[in-house]
Amino acid sequence: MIKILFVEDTPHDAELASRELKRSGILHEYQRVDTEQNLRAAMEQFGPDLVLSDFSMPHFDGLSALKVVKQVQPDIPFIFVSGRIGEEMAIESLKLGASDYVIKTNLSRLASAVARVLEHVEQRDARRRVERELRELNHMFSTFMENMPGAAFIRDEQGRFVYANHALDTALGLQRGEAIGKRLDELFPRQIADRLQAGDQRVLDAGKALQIVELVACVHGETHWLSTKFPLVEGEKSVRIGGMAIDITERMKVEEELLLRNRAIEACVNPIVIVDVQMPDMPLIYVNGAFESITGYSREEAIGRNCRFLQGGDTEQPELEKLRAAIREQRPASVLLRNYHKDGTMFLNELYIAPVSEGQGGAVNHFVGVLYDVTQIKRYQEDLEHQANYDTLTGLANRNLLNERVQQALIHAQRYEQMLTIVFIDLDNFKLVNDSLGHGAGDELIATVGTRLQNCVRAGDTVARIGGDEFVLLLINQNMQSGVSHVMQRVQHEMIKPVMIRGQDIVVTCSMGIASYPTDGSDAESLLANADAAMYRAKSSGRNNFQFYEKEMNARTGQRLALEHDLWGALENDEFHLLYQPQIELASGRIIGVEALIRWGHPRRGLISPLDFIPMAEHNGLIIPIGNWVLQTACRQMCELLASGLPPLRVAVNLSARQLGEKDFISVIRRTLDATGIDPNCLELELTESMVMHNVEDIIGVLKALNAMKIQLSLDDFGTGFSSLAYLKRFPIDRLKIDQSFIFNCDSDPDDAVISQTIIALAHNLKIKVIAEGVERPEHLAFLKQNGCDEAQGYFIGQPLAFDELRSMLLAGQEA
Ligand SMILES: Nc1nc2c(ncn2[C@@H]2O[C@@H]3COP(=O)(O)O[C@H]4[C@@H](O)[C@H](n5cnc6c(=O)[nH]c(N)nc65)O[C@@H]4COP(=O)(O)O[C@H]3[C@H]2O)c(=O)[nH]1
Repeated sequence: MIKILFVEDTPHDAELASRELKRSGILHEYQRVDTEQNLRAAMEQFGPDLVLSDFSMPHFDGLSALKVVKQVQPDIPFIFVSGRIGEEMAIESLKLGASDYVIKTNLSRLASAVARVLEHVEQRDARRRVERELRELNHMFSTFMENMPGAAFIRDEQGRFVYANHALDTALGLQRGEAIGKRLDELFPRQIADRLQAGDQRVLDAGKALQIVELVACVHGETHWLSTKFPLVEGEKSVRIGGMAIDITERMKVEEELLLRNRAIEACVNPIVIVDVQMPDMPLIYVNGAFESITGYSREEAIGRNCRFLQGGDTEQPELEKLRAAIREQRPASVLLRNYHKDGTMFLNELYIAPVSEGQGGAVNHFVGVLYDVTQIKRYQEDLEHQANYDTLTGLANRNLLNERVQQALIHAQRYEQMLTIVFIDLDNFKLVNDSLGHGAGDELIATVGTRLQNCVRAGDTVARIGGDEFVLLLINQNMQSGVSHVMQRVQHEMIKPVMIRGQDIVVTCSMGIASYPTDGSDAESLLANADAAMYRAKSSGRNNFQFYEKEMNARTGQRLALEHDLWGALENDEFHLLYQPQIELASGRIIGVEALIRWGHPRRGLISPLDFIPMAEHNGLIIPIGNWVLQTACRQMCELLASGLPPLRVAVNLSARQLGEKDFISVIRRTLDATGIDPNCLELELTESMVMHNVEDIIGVLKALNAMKIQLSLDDFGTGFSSLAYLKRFPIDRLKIDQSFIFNCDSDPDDAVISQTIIALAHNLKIKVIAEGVERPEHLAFLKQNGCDEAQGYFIGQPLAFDELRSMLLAGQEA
């Protein structure tokens, strides 16, 4: 239904026209006005689609109406329906915008005129609508293109820009629109232009859209762009290239960084894992190469599983709870776990974990873990700890650990009122083994001794090595002295078993001192010191024995230290002298020799027995110069006897183990012989069993050299040690000396008698002479004579005499 406004003064005419239109099927409603004022009002209120106007009216006219309508709403079709008007008027009205002219008297044309006008209006409106829509679309499109962050462009076949959006101009640093009409080579360096042009060509050749990463020279230097280019087809031919490109330089940088980080994680020597803590059972979602090589599990085997497979069946680990708590509380942690390689071997894993959240303050969705195989480090630490507490050579406790154990044992002993015993053990003549066989052999010996000691004590006891050849036993729960004695005997028994070192049987003995809590001390320091004092006592009373601590030993220790101090000056101060004890041939009763016995005339303490200072001198090394002095003095004085007109007399000189072990011992002897001029046959060197049984092969060499020099050799204290008869045969010994302990009761104790008899028979069998010492009574003499002993010495035969006394006695004997 259209709205028609009649500008007509005659209602009847308006009605006629309306009917005519209705008859022709043009549905409408109408209003009629006949003044300008009403026309304006109706234009506004009624809003007609068409105005039909009379030309001349009493109060208004058609041309004025046309002007008003065109002024108010220029698009509304305006048709004159009037009586005849002149041709000029008609042209004028069409010029002013009238759409048609229908004569009232021929209203049959009105319907077609209105229809044509309306059709025209409709077409015009449709065109306008399309134009408007196109305009809007264009606006929208250009707004879109101008505001998009990426560069958009259209180029022709020559690479000339037909369209370039704002982003493109900005990126290239151009004025708005400056790119239009320019070729690529006018905007870019040749190389880049060629590359872009080649890209365009690829798209044209392909005839479809392509994505290309291109390098573009922008205001900020060369940047990477991801271009989507497509051919724009005109007719059959692709003549233009459309494209959109975004700057991906930053993205590429980020990608490169990510790639670098990824490569770094892959190249890391430590296993790195990532766990998804939001998935059920928190599976591994990443493991690096080091994880594979260290654990032996491949990625495929590891990913998707919970890390606990690395613990194998070893799931009761205290640190695991720490790990779980850290994951629960979403915080970093480090734990030490026992993990297992695929082959089942264990490794210690120092694991560091840290939560990874989604952005700052976001939820924790992953944990990253770095594994450190610290097995070696821990082992090294343990070794260090072990070294701090254990002796490397023997594996026994060292002084540190001993002190700790003694402290603990003391606390326990105090609380439960128990006894605790410290045994200080020092090997006899260890230095000799060390010096003659070398440190390697010494070490082997010490290690064996360590093992043997360990076998002598109970599980709760401690065996410690606290110095070169010094050991300490800490015996707990030994509540009787007899029990301790029992252990000591066991130790002695174990010790004397020969040790085979470098093909040689070596026999060691030891001296032991015992101090017990609570009787001999209440703290570790005093117990150790007292055990040491007791050990020293054991040593000086003949070695190879043990001694319980007695209170006066401390005083003796003090004296000993003072004495040792004085001993250093004794030689220089000429405080030593020799006594000579005669030795007789039993068959004839003739004095055939003397034994040189050293004495120390101490300026304050008087005469000191060699038993009190020789062990000390052996300990501190003074025995070497002292021993040399004895040798020289004895030889010199024997020559003096000769000079006094007496016949040559054999002198027996006691040797200490350390002297024999000296590398230049043979040359010392040779020099002494040369310096004094004594006949080597008149010099006898007294050795003890324990001296020669250490390091047998070397000793045999030394003895043979002495033998070749015609020096006499005798074996002292025979029967008290552990001599191997097999060796005795190999020693070039001239004389065996029966120890005085057997002589003392030889006339009353059948055992001692048998021993003495056996020694005599044995020696004679080996063509070795026998001398008995300690002959104190006539019964001794009778026994020895009866049993065929060759020689003897002792208080009954003759006391040790000063040199002058000896000379006088010998001279007197000569005269008699
Ligand atoms: N009960 C008893 N004893 C008798 C009798 N006749 C002698 N004696 C003592 O017995 C010891 C014998 O010397 P030894 O067994 O070699 O034992 C010696 C020897 O091993 C060592 N000694 C002495 N002089 C030297 C020396 O110049 N160098 C070295 N390295 N040791 C020496 O000191 C030890 C003790 O020497 P001395 O005190 O002089 O004691 C001497 C001597 O005085 C007797 O009838 N009955």
